Amino acid sequence: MKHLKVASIPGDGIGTEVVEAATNILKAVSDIHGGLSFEFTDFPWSCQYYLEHGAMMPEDGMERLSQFDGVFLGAVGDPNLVPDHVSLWGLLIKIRREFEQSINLRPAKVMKGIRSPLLNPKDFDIMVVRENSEGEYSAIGGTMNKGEDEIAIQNAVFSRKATERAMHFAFDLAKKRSGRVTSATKSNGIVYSMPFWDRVFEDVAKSYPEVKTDSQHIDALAAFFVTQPERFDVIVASNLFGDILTDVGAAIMGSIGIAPAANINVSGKYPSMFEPVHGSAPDIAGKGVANPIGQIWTAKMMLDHFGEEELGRVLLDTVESVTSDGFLTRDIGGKHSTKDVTDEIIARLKAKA
Ligand SMILES: NC(=O)c1ccc[n+]([C@@H]2O[C@H](COP(=O)([O-])OP(=O)(O)OC[C@H]3O[C@@H](n4cnc5c(N)ncnc54)[C@H](O)[C@@H]3O)[C@@H](O)[C@H]2O)c1
Ligand SMILES: O=C(O)C[C@@H](O)C(=O)O
Ligand SMILES: [K+]
Ligand SMILES: [Mn+2]
Repeated sequence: MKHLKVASIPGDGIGTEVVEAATNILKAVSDIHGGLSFEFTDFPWSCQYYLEHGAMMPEDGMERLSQFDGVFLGAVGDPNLVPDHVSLWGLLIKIRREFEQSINLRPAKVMKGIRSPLLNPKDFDIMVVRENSEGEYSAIGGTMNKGEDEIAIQNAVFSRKATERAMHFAFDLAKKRSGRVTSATKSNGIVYSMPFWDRVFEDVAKSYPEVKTDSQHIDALAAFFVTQPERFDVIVASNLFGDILTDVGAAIMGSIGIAPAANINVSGKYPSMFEPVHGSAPDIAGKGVANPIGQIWTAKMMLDHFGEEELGRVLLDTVESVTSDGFLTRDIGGKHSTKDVTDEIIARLKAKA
């Protein structure tokens, strides 16, 4: 019997709704398997928690999380309660950093039964490898002066170690896929970090002669995602470029509500964290209409991570059978609730048990 201990952090807004849905799905999945069980432990860390305790998690929060095999997170952020940079850096980004989750893996592909906003989408299947530990997301800088003389300085950090690590991850992944890596750059405008990024990319590429490479400026790449997404396989991008590109990837799939993500600790020293691309969606929170597929597909990425790829495939196939039969939430043109879609997926999983 394989027993997996998962720390569950639903977080804010629709995070609580979609995590509940995906947790029920994982319970159904383990019934199919027979030899796999999940033990979920809930942590109420959120903006509400911050108002009560003055922090997004308790002081021993990271130590407690380190006891688990994985972290399953919904979304963080409620700007009416806590400024976004405080809530994200106190929970989501804190976990990414302190658990050395240096890679954020984010797929975008054509999903059966979900209409892409593209007029004629070819069969695209992209994997974005987002550098997840540094880059434009740094706490180095400051503000000075007041009024019209006010200045904000924000530094970006690009280390050879982290850049190479993201690129090696992308090349290794490409070898298992169609053998192409595209680097997202901006070396025409960003004068130090991006020419450095290009140099490291060229260096790393030398170790993978069998992998085809290409380099695109991020602005053009964002446009190509919309006009020719089928051109791409694996993309390696800095923290901010990867963040933006994966919202575009989500949009061309049909909705940000279906896009999954895995924050991977490559060394295995700390747990990895699984959380969808979308946020807490304050505009639809509490209405029961959030699309649970992003969180459910994220659960599939967690299954893959734990070596249960076959089960992951069964789960994603079941999701696509449900979307193909028209069980769709509002964001993808349907009328069904979070619960309708989740219950239908569970019923079909049970039929396979
Ligand atoms: N990883 C994270 O936890 C994460 C990611 C992005 C944003 N945020 C935070 O979430 C809050 C809201 O941010 P935002 O509005 O920029 O982004 P968002 O992803 O929460 O919402 C953007 C739009 O997409 C819709 N949407 C998102 N998820 C959906 C789903 N599952 N089903 C249906 N529709 C969905 C929303 O209703 C909204 O119209 C902010 O506090 C932000 O900082 C957190
Ligand atoms: O900027 C971030 O990383 C937060 C959120 O937008 C995400 O994509 O996870
Ligand atoms: K999220
Ligand atoms: Mn984002």
